Amino acid sequence: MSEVIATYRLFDKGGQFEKKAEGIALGLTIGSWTDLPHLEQEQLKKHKGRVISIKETGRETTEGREADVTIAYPAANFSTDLPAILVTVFGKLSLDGVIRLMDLDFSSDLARWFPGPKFGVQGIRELTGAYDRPLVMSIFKGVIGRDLSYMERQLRAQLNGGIDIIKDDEILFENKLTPFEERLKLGKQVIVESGKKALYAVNLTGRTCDLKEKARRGIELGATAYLFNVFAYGLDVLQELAEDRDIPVPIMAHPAISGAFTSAPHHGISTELMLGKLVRMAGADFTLFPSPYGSVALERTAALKTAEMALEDSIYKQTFPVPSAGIHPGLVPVLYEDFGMNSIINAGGGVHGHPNGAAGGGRAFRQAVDAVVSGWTIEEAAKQHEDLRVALELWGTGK
Ligand SMILES: CSCCC(=O)C(=O)COP(=O)(O)O
Ligand SMILES: [Mg+2]
Repeated sequence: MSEVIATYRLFDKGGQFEKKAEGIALGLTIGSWTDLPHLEQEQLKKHKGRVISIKETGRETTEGREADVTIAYPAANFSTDLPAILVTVFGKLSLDGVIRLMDLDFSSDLARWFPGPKFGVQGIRELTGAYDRPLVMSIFKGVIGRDLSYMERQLRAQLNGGIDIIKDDEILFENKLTPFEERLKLGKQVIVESGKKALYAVNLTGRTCDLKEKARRGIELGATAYLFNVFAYGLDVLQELAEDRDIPVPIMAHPAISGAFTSAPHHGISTELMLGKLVRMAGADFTLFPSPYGSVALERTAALKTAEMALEDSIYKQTFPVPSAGIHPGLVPVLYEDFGMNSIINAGGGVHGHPNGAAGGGRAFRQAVDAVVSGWTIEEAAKQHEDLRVALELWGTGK
């Protein structure tokens, strides 16, 4: 059957889950707060939501007993887009009491409406030439208020340090000192001169109506990837960009703003659904999310599930998980243990704050990555690599 199955976490002091679940299935489809005439109800049967299961978890929370409830919504009720689906399954409901949307399952015909990543993990490995190890990405820091000559020096340093992917910070918007088009041209030139297969993800910003045109112009100027603040714009905007054949570069989804939807434990939408499953369906090649270890830490289970949803078997290519924020070389062993080979080690301060500069920071990360992949400890590796030794001395080992 063509349907979307939503899993909700419900909380109730009296444990009235059945009544609540039926109320949702009816209220979000054919029902109303008041009874409709019987004849109308009969005609509308094929549009009614269907309660599939109600499972109490056995946990008692501050909000009462907890249960996971699944409800199926017929595709006959919505158009073929994520805004319609999200409003159907959690529109008004997200404002109505203590409830969290945990997951969405799409029947296979519906799943095919969505593009998934254009490149995916394998495609990104081909673009960067980096196989058999986690990739290393760095975030430009301290660029606001600085000009292109500063960016150029930093770009060269990061590439010399062995960084695979360089990205703008998500807070770098259109500005006079480092305009979008000039950043792009510079990025392209410096990468070509370096002879490396690196990518530079430029922040695609501005009004929604201008984004596609801007992205296409960027491609003409040599864009190799785009960073996108998807939750400020909406998943459908990401999908528009991902589906555009004239924007043939990977897109990186930044999690800015998503905390407003995902962070409260008993409300909102689960992190793994937003940052794992939905951004993948909408076409993100990379998904950034807070790691469990750095400066903006995400609860470990949620971080692991996010990576799992980004990579699990599906009709879509895999989205590269990028656990981020406050990452330094000493955290590489725990990140590798948790997220494995198909993940990206991403750092801003951990690269640019290295005492040997961004090149030293890049080298320290690459030395840490090479060590863990070869089964060495980073402490052992640091005895042979000065940049790694300095990083561990400054930031510790994360143990
Ligand atoms: C919250 S995940 C995105 C991380 C991010 O945008 C960032 O700038 C991290 O920078 P850091 O210096 O903490 O590596
Ligand atoms: Mg940032």
